[in-house]
Amino acid sequence: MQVHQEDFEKAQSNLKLLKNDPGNEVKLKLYALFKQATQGPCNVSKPGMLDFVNKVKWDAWNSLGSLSKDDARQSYVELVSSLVSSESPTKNNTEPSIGHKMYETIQVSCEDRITKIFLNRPEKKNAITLKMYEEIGKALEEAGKDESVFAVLSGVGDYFCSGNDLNNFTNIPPEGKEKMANDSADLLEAFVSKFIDFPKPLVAVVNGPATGISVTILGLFDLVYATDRATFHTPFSQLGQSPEGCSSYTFPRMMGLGKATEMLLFNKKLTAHEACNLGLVTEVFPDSSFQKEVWERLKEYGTLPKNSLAFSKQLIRVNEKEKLHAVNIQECERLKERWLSEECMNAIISFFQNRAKL
Ligand SMILES: CCC/C=C/C(=O)SCCNC(=O)CCNC(=O)[C@H](O)C(C)(C)COP(=O)([O-])OP(=O)([O-])OC[C@H]1O[C@@H](n2cnc3c(N)ncnc32)[C@H](O)[C@@H]1OP(=O)([O-])[O-]
Repeated sequence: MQVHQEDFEKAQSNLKLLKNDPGNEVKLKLYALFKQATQGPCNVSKPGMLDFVNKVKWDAWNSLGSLSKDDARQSYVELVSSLVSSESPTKNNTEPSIGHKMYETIQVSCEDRITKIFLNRPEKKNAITLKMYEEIGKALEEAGKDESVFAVLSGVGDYFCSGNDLNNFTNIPPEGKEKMANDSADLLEAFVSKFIDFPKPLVAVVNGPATGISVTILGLFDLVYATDRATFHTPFSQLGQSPEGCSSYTFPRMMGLGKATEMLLFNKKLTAHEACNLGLVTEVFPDSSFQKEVWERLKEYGTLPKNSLAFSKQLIRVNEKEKLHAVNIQECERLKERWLSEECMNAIISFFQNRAKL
């Protein structure tokens, strides 16, 4: 998309109308994009070590390398427009921010320097369809690169998530069950990898009960805040399946072998307080004040320096990454076999038969 000179000038005047200070990091980015858009790549000599302010500005400009004037102008206009729209009183929180597409099955918005990803199938308790796996993965990829300081995953409605949509296993393609199992394993592996590789802090706001994969991936989050109404259930054996989301590795490490076994093999459902005592949940809040307390706290966290948070998270996680990817592959291989098993097929048929009787 070509950005015209008048759009660029309009963005400069809009910037002067901002009521809130966008912070030094954004201001530096705006400075660098403006210089690049008007003068091209940085062509002045680097200021001395002690000339701190000019050195930081020079670094920001120089970091844009050979970005073309047109592209810099476009990025400048987009950045200003995202700042203006974040101050607009009519802004709809569910509107996608700059850099985020519209999604069908999730809501993505960026506010208070936080990218918020909401599962949006409340009528099905936010069960995750194939499309949803793809959209969540895409939203995480975008959130990793956007202006936000961290990302939050939560659910619309009274459930956090009821896990994998069991219909995912009933739509058998003409090529047969093997093809379905292979495709599902590839999709799952790619989905879980997005959580393993997410470069910024990742926060789960568990607004209600959580089942299956929405529980297992919590071991890959940096903070898990839950309402006291939430429960945590991984009924894999009941479904003839096996754990995923790296939980076969993260859960025993987090809660000890016995407690992980009760959950992952014997379907033990935990209350929010039990999950907190076992380290799966960071903090539990009363349901009546959950949304208010959690979002106020997160808004505060959103004011912290973005890079410091990202680097610290990466330091904490880096030594685990390779192991987690290996576990992810192993778990998906096992599930590929499970999905073709009689145990799994019978469990899914009986879930839908029981529903049909209601
Ligand atoms: C890929 C990785 C491997 C797998 C990992 C996993 O996640 S394994 C874990 C897999 N997950 C499970 O085993 C959980 C299966 N689900 C349940 O056990 C119960 O639905 C509940 C306890 C979540 C909620 O009970 P409740 O009495 O409060 O509410 P309700 O039952 O009336 O539900 C409302 C509507 O939502 C529908 N729906 C809900 N969940 C799913 C789903 N996952 N799928 C499809 N549909 C689902 C339900 O059919 C109903 O639709 P209807 O009839 O109105 O058209």
